[in-house]
Amino acid sequence: MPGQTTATGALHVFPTRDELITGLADWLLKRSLEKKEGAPFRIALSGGSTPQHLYALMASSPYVERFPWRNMQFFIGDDRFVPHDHADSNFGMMQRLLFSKAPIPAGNIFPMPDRGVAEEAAQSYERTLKDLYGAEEFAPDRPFFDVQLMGVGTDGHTASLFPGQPVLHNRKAWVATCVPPAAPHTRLTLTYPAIHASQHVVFLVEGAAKQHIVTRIRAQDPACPASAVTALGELVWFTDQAAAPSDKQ
Ligand SMILES: O=C1O[C@H](COP(=O)(O)O)[C@@H](O)[C@H](O)[C@H]1O
Repeated sequence: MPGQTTATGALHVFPTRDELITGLADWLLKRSLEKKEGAPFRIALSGGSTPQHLYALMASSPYVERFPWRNMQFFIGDDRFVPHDHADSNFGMMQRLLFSKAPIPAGNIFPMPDRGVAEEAAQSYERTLKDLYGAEEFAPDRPFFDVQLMGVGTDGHTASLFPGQPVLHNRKAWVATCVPPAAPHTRLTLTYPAIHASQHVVFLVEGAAKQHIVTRIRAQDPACPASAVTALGELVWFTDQAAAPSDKQ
């Protein structure tokens, strides 16, 4: 698509996990401070285990004093459809590590609904996004998110876009449900159209167990849902040395 960057984006490799997380925190800080005053800096956070160190770092000194929290709006890229105080809730994890620690105004945090019927919860979150965006359709030159933070699973999923699932073909909804074939809980997830409405997409990946899948995604393997992710502006990868793609595959 014209004006979009595909999953083979710039790659930043760091020797260790600590350097990786610090490198990404610095990159995010820079992006957030670049935003012109008055315009909210919107970021969609990813769940799972990998970004937890990032959220803890952002909420600690010196980052906690430097981020323009009042100007930042936080969204959830995907979540398990469980109560927020459930151990598997992505929002619960973010609340514990970041939202409860940094001076973020409560109105700047947009959790996915966690009760009722999953499809209705997805529609409700989509309504929230549309009301903030001020339109029913994304304009090709107007991103919703400044940054979309993404992880990847060893099966090539990203957000809760799992291989072979109907949500991969949903090009209309902004938020949808997905029942992963081999992972717990029904999920709510941003769809491709919503993810693509991002100025920057950032993949954060660490560990040797992910090296193979990173290599496949960057080679645009169509079996990996993450391969189809694009950004309106820049798509960038942050990995540690262990997860860095191999040129031998
Ligand atoms: O299920 C999920 O998995 C991916 C990857 O998680 P990780 O634990 O391997 O880091 C994550 O990006 C996604 O948000 C989460 O819901």
